[in-house]
Parts: sequence; C-alpha cells; structure tokens
Amino acid sequence: MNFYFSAAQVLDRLDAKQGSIKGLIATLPEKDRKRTSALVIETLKYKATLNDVIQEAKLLKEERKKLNSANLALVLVHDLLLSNGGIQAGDGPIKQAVLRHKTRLKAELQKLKIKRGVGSNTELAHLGDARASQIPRYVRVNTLLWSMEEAVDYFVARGYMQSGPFDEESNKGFAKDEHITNLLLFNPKVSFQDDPCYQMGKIILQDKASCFPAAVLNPPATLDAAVIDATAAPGNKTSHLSALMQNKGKVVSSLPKLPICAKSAACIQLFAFEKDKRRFSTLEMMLGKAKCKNIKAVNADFLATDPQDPELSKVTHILLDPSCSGSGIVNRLDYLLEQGPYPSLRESFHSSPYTPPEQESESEQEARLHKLASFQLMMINHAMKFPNVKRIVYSTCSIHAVENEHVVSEALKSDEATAGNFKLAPANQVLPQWPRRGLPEEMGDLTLAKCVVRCMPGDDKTNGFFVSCFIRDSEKRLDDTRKRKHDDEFEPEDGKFPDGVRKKKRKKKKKSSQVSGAGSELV
Ligand SMILES: C[S@@+](CC[C@H](N)C(=O)[O-])C[C@H]1O[C@@H](n2cnc3c(N)ncnc32)[C@H](O)[C@@H]1O
Repeated sequence: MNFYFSAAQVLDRLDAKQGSIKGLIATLPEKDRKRTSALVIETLKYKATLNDVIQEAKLLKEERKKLNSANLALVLVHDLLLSNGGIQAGDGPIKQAVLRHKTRLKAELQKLKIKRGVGSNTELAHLGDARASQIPRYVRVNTLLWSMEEAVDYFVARGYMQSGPFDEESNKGFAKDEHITNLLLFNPKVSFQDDPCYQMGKIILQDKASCFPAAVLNPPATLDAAVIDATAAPGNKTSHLSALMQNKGKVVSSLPKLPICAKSAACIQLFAFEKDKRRFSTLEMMLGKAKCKNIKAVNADFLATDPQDPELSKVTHILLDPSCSGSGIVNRLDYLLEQGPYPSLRESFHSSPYTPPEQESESEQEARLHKLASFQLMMINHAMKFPNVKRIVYSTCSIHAVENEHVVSEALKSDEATAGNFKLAPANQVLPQWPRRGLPEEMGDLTLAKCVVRCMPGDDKTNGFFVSCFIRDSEKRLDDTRKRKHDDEFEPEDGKFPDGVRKKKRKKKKKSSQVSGAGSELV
C-alpha cells in the first residue's frame, strides 16, 4: 500500500504546484522511483476519465471514512480498472473499500466508453497537447565537444538516414535545421535519454525556438566581447552562447563586487546569473556536462548587479530570457517521464510562482501577466544601464502580447532606452529568414513588428516563443556626441548664447562647481 501512498502524495504535491514530476519523484527512495513515476504518469493520462468514473460511482462519498484522499482513490482505481495486475497491495481496509465498488466502477467506465464512442481503454487517455506531435525532436550538437559532421556520421552509423524527421517509413529519419546551424531534427517519437552522446553532453535536447536567442545575440568569438546571461538556469542558452564563443575566455584580475568570482583570477567571458538556488545547482551541472569553460556562474539576482562594476561594465552583449508565463510550451505527456541529466523543456521556464492555477479567471490571468510584464520590463531596463552593452536580446516562451510586444514597446519608450539610445535591431539582423514576425496590432507599428520574431506552437514545428533584440542607435549617439561637442565649443561672437545653449552652459558650469566644491568630501 505504501507505493500507492507515495504516488498519491506526488499527485498531491503536483496539485499544490510544489515541483515538477521529475523533481518530486527524485525525492523518493531510489528503489521506488521507476514504479511510482510510471503510476503517476499513467494516472495523469487517465485523470479526467478516472475522476468521472469515481464521481459517478460515488466512491469517495460512500467510503469517506476509509478513503479520504482523492488522489489515493485515483491511483487505486487506475490499477483496479486499467492495469493488468489490479491493485498490488495486501487486503487492508482501504483496498477493501475500493473493491466493494468494483462492479459499479467497471460499469461506469463502460458507460463512459460508450458515451465517448471509443472501443478501448487506451483511447480514453489524454496524451497531452496534440500540437506537440508536430514538433520534431530537436538535438543541438554541442560543438564544444565535437563537430556537426562528426555528429551526423555518428547518427548515420546508428542507422539514422538524412530523410527528414517525419519519414513515413520509419522513425529513423533526420535532417539538418534550415535556420539554426548545428541543430538536427529527428522524429518526435525518438528518445535520446539513453544515448551515450546525450549522457556525455555531446548533444543537448533543446527546442528550435529556444536556440533563437543565442543565435540572434551572436556574440563574436573574440576577446573583446563579454557576455551576460542574466537568467541562466537550467543553462541551455548559456551553453549555446559558450559554443558560439568557442569557449573563448579572457583573464580578469578581480571581480570586487561578486563574492564568488572575486576569489579567482579566472578566465571569464560569460557571466551566467541565476537567482534561484536549486536551479543554480542544475545550471552548474549542465555547464559542467557541456564542458563550458569560459563561464562564471553566479547565484545572484541580476537586478542587484552594478552596471558600473569594473568587470561587468565591460559587458558588450546581454541575453535576457526571464521568467514568463510559459504559455507557449506544448508537451506530450510522456515527455514528463523522461529522466536524465538534463531538465525537461518545461523546466526551462521558471514555473513557480508564475504557473497558472488550474482554475484561473480572466481577471486573475490578466493580473498575473501584468505582474510578469513589469518584472520583464525591469530586467530590460536594468540591462540597458550597462555602459558598454551593444546588443540585448529579450525572449520569452510566452504567446501573450502582454509579455512580448507590449514589454518591448514599453522598453523602447523608457528613460533607459532614451539615455542609452536603444532601438530595435532591424529585421535583417534578427533571423531574417524566419517568416513569422511580431503582431503589428500589438506593437502599434508594422516596421517595428517586423523586427521581432514569434513562433506559434505546433504550426511552426516549435513551441511558442518570442525574440527581440535591442541595439544602440549609433547614428543618434554620434549626433548627440557631435551636438554636445558643438555646444561645448560654441562661443558666440556677441557673447550671447541662444536660449537652449545658454541654459545648458550655465547649468554645466554650476554642476562642475558643485562637484569640485564637494570634491574634498568625496575623496
Ligand atoms: C526562463 S528561465 C531561463 C531559461 C534559460 N535561459 C535556459 O534556456 O535554459 C528564467 C530563469 O531566470 C531566473 N530568474 C528570475 N529572475 C531572476 C533575476 N532577477 N536574476 C537572476 N535570475 C533570475 C529564474 O529562476 C529562472 O531560472
């Protein structure tokens, strides 16, 4: 019976949003994990059906004294009706309580099948989002460990053929992706969990859309580039950035304000920030597995970083993939069972506290999305304060305009964008070959909407995603510098300044005298 109690407890904790299936199963003794996770997943697949059957049979109502947990009833009735061996437990009072209703439960299941017009139990299963079956199994080749050519040879030697992921004949077809280099597509049914190259970190299971941000940021593999991944865990985009930078690092002398980094005069070119302690451990594990050597992972809040910090102020590229609603993620339920060194796709976005409750009213959803949007805007504005940053990529796995086009429009209007002369990178710098762009009606401007990228779950053979890229407007910057220089040099012949200039000159003088006056105190 203990096994059923464990499975019911996992379901209770899932309902309470206390973690992912994988995470919760990992807390059980190792010997129970496989069996419990199989029962949990199977029960989830049939949850809607089992709930209907239990309710119609009035099981919980009539056995409330013996059976007071809905999830315990679910797992027991699952095994009673849908598993070949029936309930695998000794004849205790709880099992007896369920068995008393066996005939009624079976009859209700039969009625439900007739009602739904299905002949077998398996047809009652809910297999997750149907759009997920349109999404190939994407495999990013980790070029820090081998080349694309070597990877292709490896898969060919294992019986795969370059005939496309949806090869009708077999599940053995694969192809190179047309938009992202070093990305391969396989049939969605193929699993690489047990493949040695997956175990060794030579391949990374990463959705195509999630490869877009690093590809758009595209930091050069030169020592004058320094990058921040502001919201890094579990680290798929971080290891992608590291691969694009060819693991290049530069020696930094000290990082005074970052306690972890200060200890070592390390080779750092990529700073990976992650606020959450548990996710930070996953990040470290992921980066170790992928053999990324040019990264310093820091368990800290990106918003608490000082853009003027001597080391961080040199940063030229920032990737921002902050917590979002995750509304673009579509999954087949059986993905939930996958175990392995890497976290699942769903874990790529920070679930708590942003996962919607099962029943959420429209106004509750609106409030939740707006809260997320203000946080996302704050992150962009903070990134814009880094004095040498040239390129900031902002992405979400959300399909909501509130978190995408609206956040970008607000960011463009912000004081930080004005002060730093930020604008959106033109469409030809942001995956120009990708046809689906931002929503003009949400962006309020067709040209701006073309500068950002959207992915529709299923339709685009990816999960739902959004990518934008801010760059400095160098023309405007140059104009401003010229104007400042001109103002400074301008000496009117008659000694009179035109209005705007005179004010500026006087203000400037006053400011400098204030500074020099305060100088001794400051030193
Ligand atoms: C969408 S996930 C990032 C996924 C990651 N880019 C990847 O592809 O593997 C967002 C992450 O940002 C972290 N986060 C949220 N706010 C943060 C902050 N202010 N500073 C640093 N990390 C933060 C969350 O804990 C979460 O792990």
